[in-house]
Amino acid sequence: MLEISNLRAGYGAINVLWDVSLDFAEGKLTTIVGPNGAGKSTLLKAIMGLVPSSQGSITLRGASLAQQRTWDMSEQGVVLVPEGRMVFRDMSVEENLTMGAFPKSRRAAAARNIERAYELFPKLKERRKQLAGSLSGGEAQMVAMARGLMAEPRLLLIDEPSLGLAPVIVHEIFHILGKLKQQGVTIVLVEQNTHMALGVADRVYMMRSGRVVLDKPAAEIDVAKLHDLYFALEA
Ligand SMILES: Nc1ncnc2c1ncn2[C@@H]1O[C@H](COP(=O)(O)OP(=O)(O)OP(=O)(O)O)[C@@H](O)[C@H]1O
Repeated sequence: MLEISNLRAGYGAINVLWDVSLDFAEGKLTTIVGPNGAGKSTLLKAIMGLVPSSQGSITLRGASLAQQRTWDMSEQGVVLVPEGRMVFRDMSVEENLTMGAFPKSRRAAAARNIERAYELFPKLKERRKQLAGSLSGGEAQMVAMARGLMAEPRLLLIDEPSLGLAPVIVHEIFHILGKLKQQGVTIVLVEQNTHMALGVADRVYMMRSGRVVLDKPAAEIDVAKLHDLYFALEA
């Protein structure tokens, strides 16, 4: 569905991604793991056009995203749920969800999509009038995900949803990712929690220092060996 080929990208004079090639198959969940600073978030930003590329290509169903503007990506069915949640703190849960319905083509469906989001995240329905700034970390992550779903993504890019959350909430979030995959959403999950990520992933990439150092079907990965590789690479 999304193909990245020989991509170089970075911030001004600082190059971060070095000739990375990845392939995200339709209907599958692909996880990207790797140590801090590997370039995982930069890759997601480059896909969204938030970080400029200096070489290589990004194609969505065969069409180049090079000239695509970030704010048009959701019209193409591509949504990023960024690291750090970034909810609108002074807005209610429901107002946050409504903000996710900004693509013109999705506005008419906003009320229906809010109900669908509440089915997926019943806790948010209970708290729909609460200011997002007063939510727990787990609830805020759910708002960030539900807001992203308001644009009806076919491709969901999600950056470290488990960061700083208690294990029980992490299980809930991953359960919902599994449900979204069943519904046919293609998912790219950047995660430090390799154990949880492998539980839901079809394919695994590991990045380090801006390069892809491992690319395997999840079924072929031994978690203990992956951890050895992860920490060996850290040394
Ligand atoms: N706005 C920026 N300007 C300059 N350099 C940046 C910027 N954002 C990130 N970087 C650098 O890019 C490199 C990759 O960072 P990135 O956030 O993509 O890594 P990551 O794999 O997502 O790490 P983490 O797991 O810690 O989020 C790091 O060296 C980081 O310092």
